[in-house]
Amino acid sequence: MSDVQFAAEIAKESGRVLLQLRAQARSKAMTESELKVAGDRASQEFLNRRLVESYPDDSILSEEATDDLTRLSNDRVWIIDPLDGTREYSEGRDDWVVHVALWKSGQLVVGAVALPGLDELLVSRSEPMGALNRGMRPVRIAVSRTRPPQIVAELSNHLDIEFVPMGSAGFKACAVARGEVDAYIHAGGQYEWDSAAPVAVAASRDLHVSRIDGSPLEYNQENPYLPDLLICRKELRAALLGAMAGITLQTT
Ligand SMILES: Nc1ncnc2c1ncn2[C@@H]1O[C@H](COP(=O)(O)O)[C@@H](OP(=O)(O)O)[C@H]1O
Ligand SMILES: [Mg+2]
Repeated sequence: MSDVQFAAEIAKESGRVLLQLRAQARSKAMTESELKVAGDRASQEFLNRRLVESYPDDSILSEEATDDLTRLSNDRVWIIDPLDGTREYSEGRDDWVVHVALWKSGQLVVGAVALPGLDELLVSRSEPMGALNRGMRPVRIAVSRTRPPQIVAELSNHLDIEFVPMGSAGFKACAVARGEVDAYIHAGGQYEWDSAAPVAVAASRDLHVSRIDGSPLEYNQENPYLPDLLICRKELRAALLGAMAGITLQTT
């Protein structure tokens, strides 16, 4: 089985584990905060077991495990977020996902994002987007439903924008890859596991991916904090990066 097939299989299976757990939680009258903890843990245990069994020599960087830093001297590192959109998962919504990415010798080579609430799975493989035929309608930008970045609010002074609030970084990135929105912008804080698999999926579909200043997104860094990103249709890259470059944010 190839790395990408394996990533797809474990992301999808972990999604099934999470759906089952949530169904059982209802009958056990679990609270939302108990379900958040149980979901993170169940998916982490499942993904970790499958990765260690199949790739004992690889390193793993996970939101839900201690970073042992062996990854800094390994040329194969799995970057996983067992449950992205934990809040939305616990609220019974569909906008949560499972991320499995593989970083190899300096770059992301595989990404799988399972969207169990939609029964969909997006993997990195070459599938260019269709041409944009959007006439004059506003640019649709996916943003966090609970912490929309200030820079996106400011963007509406420069461009005709419709905000589309959603939970989960992977769900928003996949909304761009699925053609539901034109862009996903995040700023203000995130970690490598929040974006690695979605960025690999988006890049393989010939979408633009970068930091919001246009610089490259770099993974398997000693400090995995990666606070902002832009994923968009390539024809919007210049307009969005240009507008963001002209925005000065107020700091309080
Ligand atoms: N300011 C911030 N600092 C750290 N992580 C953030 C963040 N804003 C968003 N994230 C993380 O990015 C993911 C998507 O967030 P959002 O739904 O708000 O867009 C969430 O991952 P998890 O659900 O895996 O914790 C969330 O924790
Ligand atoms: Mg996350």
